[in-house]
Amino acid sequence: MSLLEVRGLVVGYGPHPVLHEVEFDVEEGEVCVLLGLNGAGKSTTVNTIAGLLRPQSGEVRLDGRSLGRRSPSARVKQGISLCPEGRRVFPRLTVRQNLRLGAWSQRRSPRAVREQQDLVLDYFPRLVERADQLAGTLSGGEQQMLAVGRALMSRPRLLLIDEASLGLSPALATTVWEVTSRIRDGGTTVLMVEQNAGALPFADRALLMEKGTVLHTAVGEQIRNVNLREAYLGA
Ligand SMILES: Nc1ncnc2c1ncn2[C@@H]1O[C@H](COP(=O)(O)OP(=O)(O)OP(=O)(O)O)[C@@H](O)[C@H]1O
Repeated sequence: MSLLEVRGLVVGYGPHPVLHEVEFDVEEGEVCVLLGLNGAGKSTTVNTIAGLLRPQSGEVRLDGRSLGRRSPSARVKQGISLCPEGRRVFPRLTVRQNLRLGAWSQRRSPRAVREQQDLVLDYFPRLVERADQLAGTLSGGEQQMLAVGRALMSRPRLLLIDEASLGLSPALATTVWEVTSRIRDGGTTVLMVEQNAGALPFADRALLMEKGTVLHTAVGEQIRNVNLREAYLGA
């Protein structure tokens, strides 16, 4: 059984769906990249998995159990955490305070929160020097690291990252993608949305999305296969 099963998702913002029977699986212990052009439906997909949008039909299962109509906060408690598009850090709070807010679901175990914060700061050493700085004064890349770090503070089993590379230099985008491998090795499965095919070398599974459906899936060595890249660039 896969950690995440997405089945027949039909989602829209009005009467007309923008996702048409989206189906895919993500296995535990993978970094999965959901690749597609602007408007393909990637954000809609991860926002639905996080419970921010309700599907017209279809379902999302975690460990084989349907999440039904569970709220976003209930999903966080079940182990799904979203790092949203646009980072959305709290600019007038410090780095440390932003991280603490990400741990709201863990507040009964302060020790676990401290340990998780140490882990996050280990993933993103740049944030250590900035721990007491206001998040609004960080560079774009640092804010992106903070946004991923904050999402990790709930100790998720599945981390959803929406377009981490947007607006970052190639070097910084690579830094963020590289960290996903460490996050995976630390026991958190990662599903990241990307428009940038540069993320593919970091993926164990790649899903190509176009016009509200998943057109291709590639696993392991297949990802290095030129056809996927061509299918994407030619899309
Ligand atoms: N809040 C909204 N209201 C109405 N339509 C929306 C809304 N958000 C997205 N859409 C539409 O849904 C479709 C899929 O958008 P979505 O944001 O999921 O795509 P995406 O692949 O994530 O692209 P992007 O990189 O732009 O985020 C697009 O046609 C978009 O215009």
